[in-house]
Amino acid sequence: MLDESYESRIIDGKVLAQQVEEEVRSGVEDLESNRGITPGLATILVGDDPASKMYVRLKHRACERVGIRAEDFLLPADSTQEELLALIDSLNNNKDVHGILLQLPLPEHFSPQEAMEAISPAKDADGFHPYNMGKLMIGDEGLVPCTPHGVIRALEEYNVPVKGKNAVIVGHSNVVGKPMAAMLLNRNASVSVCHIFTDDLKKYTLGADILVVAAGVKHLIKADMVKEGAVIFDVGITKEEDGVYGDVDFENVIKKASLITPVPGGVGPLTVAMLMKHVLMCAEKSL
Ligand SMILES: NC(=O)C1=CN([C@@H]2O[C@H](COP(=O)(O)OP(=O)(O)OC[C@H]3O[C@@H](n4cnc5c(N)ncnc54)[C@H](OP(=O)(O)O)[C@@H]3O)[C@@H](O)[C@H]2O)C=CC1
Ligand SMILES: Nc1nc(=O)c2c([nH]1)NC[C@@H]1CN(c3ccc(C(=O)N[C@@H](CCC(=O)O)C(=O)O)cc3)C=[N+]21
Repeated sequence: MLDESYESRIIDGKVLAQQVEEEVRSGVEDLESNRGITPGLATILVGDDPASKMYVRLKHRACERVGIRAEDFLLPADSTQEELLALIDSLNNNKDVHGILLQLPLPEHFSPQEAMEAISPAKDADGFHPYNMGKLMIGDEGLVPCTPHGVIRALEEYNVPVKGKNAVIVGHSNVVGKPMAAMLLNRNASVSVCHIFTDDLKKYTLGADILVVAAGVKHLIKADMVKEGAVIFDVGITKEEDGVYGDVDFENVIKKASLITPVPGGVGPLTVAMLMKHVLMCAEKSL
């Protein structure tokens, strides 16, 4: 048997992200020279969860690379929902702020749903507002969630056909699974959404031409669960002392996949790049 190298099957999220960021940087320059507008992102971090702090830092670094002005708003973990809503209200009314990102999760005593609804839909760079979610559901994709948007971008870059294909999503969260399903359905895939109550996960995943896994369970997907030639996106991130792990047993699954994202260096960097794109979109549409 030939000693095959699997390198060419890896979707390099960092390279794709660089490409997206390049587009954003040039869009930012145009907006500045034509309209004198520098796009601005306000991030809100409540409490001091180390992982959340790291993610916000990644977003700020990306802003620096593309020329977006970023401002960080920190609220102590014991602040109130009212204080958070007041901050969101002031950012909604600040014309230098084009995009608002409320880092999730919030401490227990907050209502994330109410807070996300308080963000002006026009500044909703995350695409989490019910208005933007509703538009996505009816096929009018404007500001959509960054992670599924990144997956769609990768499918386009690699010319992966979607129409008529079997797409399977593992995980039905509001931020990844559900919007991912809507975006693939909008492109006429046959979509199945699996979750904790799915009785035979393998039965579904084996039929997937496109498999998106966002369960947050280390190595949930093994090689015997995937179809030969499948295109696989691993969204999950599990942090352990010795490293960061995805939901897919990458080392073995790559032997069957035609394309696959690694963790780290896959969907994560692309998510951040799509956020930059969304802030630019918000700024371009601002008056
Ligand atoms: N790379 C990136 O940019 C991003 C990565 N993430 C990561 O992706 C993962 C998922 O995040 P998120 O969507 O917010 O997840 P949630 O934790 O909100 O949801 C996880 C989903 O997976 C389902 N699930 C859990 N265990 C299983 C299982 N054993 N079999 C089948 N389904 C299962 C859950 O079902 P049920 O609800 O029924 O329990 C739920 O729908 C996390 O690891 C997160 O860190 C998230 C956002 C962005
Ligand atoms: N309002 C809101 N919007 C989000 O988009 C949002 C959020 N809240 N809360 C948390 C999740 C998670 N998320 C990630 C972003 C980047 C990487 C990323 O770039 N990860 C790198 C590094 C991984 C590591 O070392 O931990 C990688 O995968 O290569 C991961 C995860 C955005 N989220």
